[in-house]
Amino acid sequence: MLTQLNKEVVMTKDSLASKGEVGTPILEVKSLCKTFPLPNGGLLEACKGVSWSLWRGESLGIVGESGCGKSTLMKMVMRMLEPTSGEIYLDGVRMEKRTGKEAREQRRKIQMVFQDSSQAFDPRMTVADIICEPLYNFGLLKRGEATNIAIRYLEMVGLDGSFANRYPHEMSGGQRQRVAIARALVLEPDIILFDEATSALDVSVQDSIAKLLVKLQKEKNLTYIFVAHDIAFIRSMCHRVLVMYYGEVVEEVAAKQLTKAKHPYTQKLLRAVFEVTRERQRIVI
Ligand SMILES: Nc1ncnc2c1ncn2[C@@H]1O[C@H](COP(=O)(O)OP(=O)(O)OP(=O)(O)O)[C@@H](O)[C@H]1O
Repeated sequence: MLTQLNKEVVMTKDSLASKGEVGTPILEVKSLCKTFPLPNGGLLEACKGVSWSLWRGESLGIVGESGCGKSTLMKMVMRMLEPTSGEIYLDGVRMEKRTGKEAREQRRKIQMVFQDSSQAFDPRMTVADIICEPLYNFGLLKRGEATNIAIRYLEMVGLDGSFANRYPHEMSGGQRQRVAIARALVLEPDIILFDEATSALDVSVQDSIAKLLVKLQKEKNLTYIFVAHDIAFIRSMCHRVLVMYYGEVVEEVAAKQLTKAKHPYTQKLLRAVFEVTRERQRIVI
């Protein structure tokens, strides 16, 4: 099933390439560094001069062991963390230079879906208000006008419109994650970052959300970044994969070529996946 998704994703890339739309990066990160002060007075280098580019309609995977700097990188792209040095360009314009209306527009263009979205939801808010909250925050909608818009986005993510009146605790983890995707979509972004967004879900739910994301990407020409520990998921969803190790990008490889990756750390990462797979197979037998 995952292999099938991969084919669909690659087709999207190929069709974009044939239209000549892969020339200018939608997002570009140049020599990005982030250091955090340590209690002993030293500095922790969470990102050490990371550079990469991402094109419209593309899906980029970022993998690496815990603590290698993936979330720090994502937070800098989201402007939730200030880089220590380096530059981030959105549509060819330096993000840090945008102010006022342009900065707001920039915030609208990049949205993020986290692993446990239910923690970010206010338990007293209905699903309609949760989905439309970004519109309230941007002054694009008045409270009380949410239902029709929420229903449209609920249906877009494969949920019945009646979910609009529910509360977060009245939904399953998979349904909550679909609501989180609807909430990310409501501002009509260009780029969506997924930080372990499907890791906590059952494999079959993960698979249906993966299909939904591929469908939405095709329909809306969305650009995705996936941060995940699950290499099989990354391989099926992405065009390219960046492998991070101790704050650095040690390898960049086409997702289809991931098994041929050369860096010793990437090979170790892949071996670990195959060992887990073999272990699972043994249990099944
Ligand atoms: N606000 C912070 N203050 C100090 N150190 C931080 C801060 N945020 C992250 N770090 C440190 O920076 C390094 C990179 O953390 P980061 O969360 O980016 O890793 P990660 O690759 O996303 O890990 P995981 O896969 O476990 O989420 C870690 O050593 C972490 O402890």
